[in-house]
Amino acid sequence: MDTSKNILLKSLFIAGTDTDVGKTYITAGLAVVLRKMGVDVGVMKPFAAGDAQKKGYKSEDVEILSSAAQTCDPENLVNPQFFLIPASPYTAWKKLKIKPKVSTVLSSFKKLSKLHKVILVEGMGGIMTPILKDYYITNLIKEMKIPTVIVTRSKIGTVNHTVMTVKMCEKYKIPIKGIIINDFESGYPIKDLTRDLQNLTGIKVLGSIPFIQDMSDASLNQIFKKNIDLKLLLK
Ligand SMILES: Nc1ncnc2c1ncn2[C@@H]1O[C@H](COP(=O)(O)OP(=O)(O)OP(=O)(O)O)[C@@H](O)[C@H]1O
Ligand SMILES: C[C@H](N)[C@H](N)CCCCCC(=O)O
Ligand SMILES: [Mg+2]
Repeated sequence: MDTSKNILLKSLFIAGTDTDVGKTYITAGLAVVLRKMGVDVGVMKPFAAGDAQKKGYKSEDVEILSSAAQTCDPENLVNPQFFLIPASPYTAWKKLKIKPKVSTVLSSFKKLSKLHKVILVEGMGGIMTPILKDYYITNLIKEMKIPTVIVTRSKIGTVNHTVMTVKMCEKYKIPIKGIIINDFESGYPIKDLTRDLQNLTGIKVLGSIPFIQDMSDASLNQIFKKNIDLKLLLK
């Protein structure tokens, strides 16, 4: 059933409290559930880093996101820049002497936004991952003029990371749609963590995602439909 017409959301930045918190997994799940609702969804990973895949997209994240969205947009749009060391764009620039191309990222985002109704943009590391001197993921989100969702872990220590991330979003005046708890490793009871994060930050927890055994369409669709408040996310 196509419920896409009543979706007001244009694009969404999926930020995280850190690297490896599950931004890719959460973005993939959101892409699947949107697509199944009849939404023409595109994906983007502006900057990626690490070991390049031998086949297909250089970035494994982009591979996962594109297959979840079932898009085959050109790599130069989906992932304008890939650094061959696992580091922030700023550190990669200093080490590899390859300057991060922010204007190319922004123009690629504009082009992708013409190809799809909703673009899910995955961040890189946490929101204060540096891209240039005094230019962070926060600055990129601002320039993209889109709201963000914050992906956080459930393991002990997550309250500090989440509160800091929210406070930085507020400092940069970035609208926050909500927090998604990625409960893939043991930590706080979700009920307690949801209560405390909402009380401490004033930001809604949109749901929590359990350990995902099976990344198939059917599995991701079922898990995200069941666990995420999509009405809140898409309004
Ligand atoms: N819900 C989940 N279920 C099962 N495994 C998960 C889940 N979320 C994350 N993982 C595991 O954690 C790893 C890191 O997750 P993911 O790649 O999504 O992090 P990330 O925040 O996108 O990292 P990066 O900053 O590098 O993009 C995954 O490769 C996977 O092994
Ligand atoms: C390579 C890694 N998986 C991420 N894509 C990049 C993480 C950048 C982290 C920057 C920092 O140290 O805070
Ligand atoms: Mg990722």
